[in-house]
Amino acid sequence: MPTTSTTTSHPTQDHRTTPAVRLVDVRKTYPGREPVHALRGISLDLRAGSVTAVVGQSGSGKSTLLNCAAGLDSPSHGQVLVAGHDLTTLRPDDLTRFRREHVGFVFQSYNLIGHLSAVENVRLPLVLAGRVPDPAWQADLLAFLGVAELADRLPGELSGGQAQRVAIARALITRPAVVFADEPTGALDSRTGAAVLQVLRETARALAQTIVVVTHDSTVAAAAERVIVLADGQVVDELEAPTAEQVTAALLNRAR
Ligand SMILES: Nc1ncnc2c1ncn2[C@@H]1O[C@H](COP(=O)(O)OP(=O)(O)OP(=O)(O)O)[C@@H](O)[C@H]1O
Repeated sequence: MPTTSTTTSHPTQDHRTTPAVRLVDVRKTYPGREPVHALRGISLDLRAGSVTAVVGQSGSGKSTLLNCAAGLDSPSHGQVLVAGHDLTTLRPDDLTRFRREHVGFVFQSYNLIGHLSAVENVRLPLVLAGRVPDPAWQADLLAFLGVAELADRLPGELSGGQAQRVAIARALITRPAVVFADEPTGALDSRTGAAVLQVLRETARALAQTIVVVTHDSTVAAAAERVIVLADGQVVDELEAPTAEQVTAALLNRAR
């Protein structure tokens, strides 16, 4: 199990009271001949160390919400605070630096670099930030995620589940305040997807990591402790530790 004792520079003033992520009346309108109101005033607090799933029908605003919360896109209105820092006031360069140091990403398509080995992919965020990998942390992380033996393989030599576990290690190597995962199990069969999600949950517990997962899969969502249901750019339901059936029922309820 990875240790969490080495130096870190989380900007959190007090992680017990500052939510890992706070959204205040976040709205996002995509301009155009017919503007799209993708987010219509979302306010949320995500507790540090929590695992939250965001579900909703296609087009309900899940990816837009994740992109705004992660500082990949800027809202048209409202505030986004990550570990106490207001991303909406940061200049682009500072935002890029903040993201690099304090936010981790896991995508459906893994986004591993094909000509780099698994371990080189994992180290990449540190290299880009000009930081030196901590060998003990790196070894712990690879072992925890069950990919230590695969460290020298190229991404093309990994199964989907292995590639996603490498991508999770890459998201965690910088010890980010929050990890955002957009359909992380979408490219996997349901058994492998469930195993990857289990890894994310265990990671959250072991590292007191805050994780936000966007998914359309009720089984995946049910592995989170809290499920936020979006419809038409608004939060329409919130479920605490639901079963997959309860998530499906909430989604169907909103589809009517
Ligand atoms: N770059 C963009 N320009 C214009 N409209 C956009 C853009 N990105 C998303 N939208 C629109 O915003 C709304 C929300 O899209 P979003 O991708 O956030 O939904 P989603 O819930 O993630 O959908 P899915 O499950 O299909 O991925 C949709 O109506 C979509 O068409």
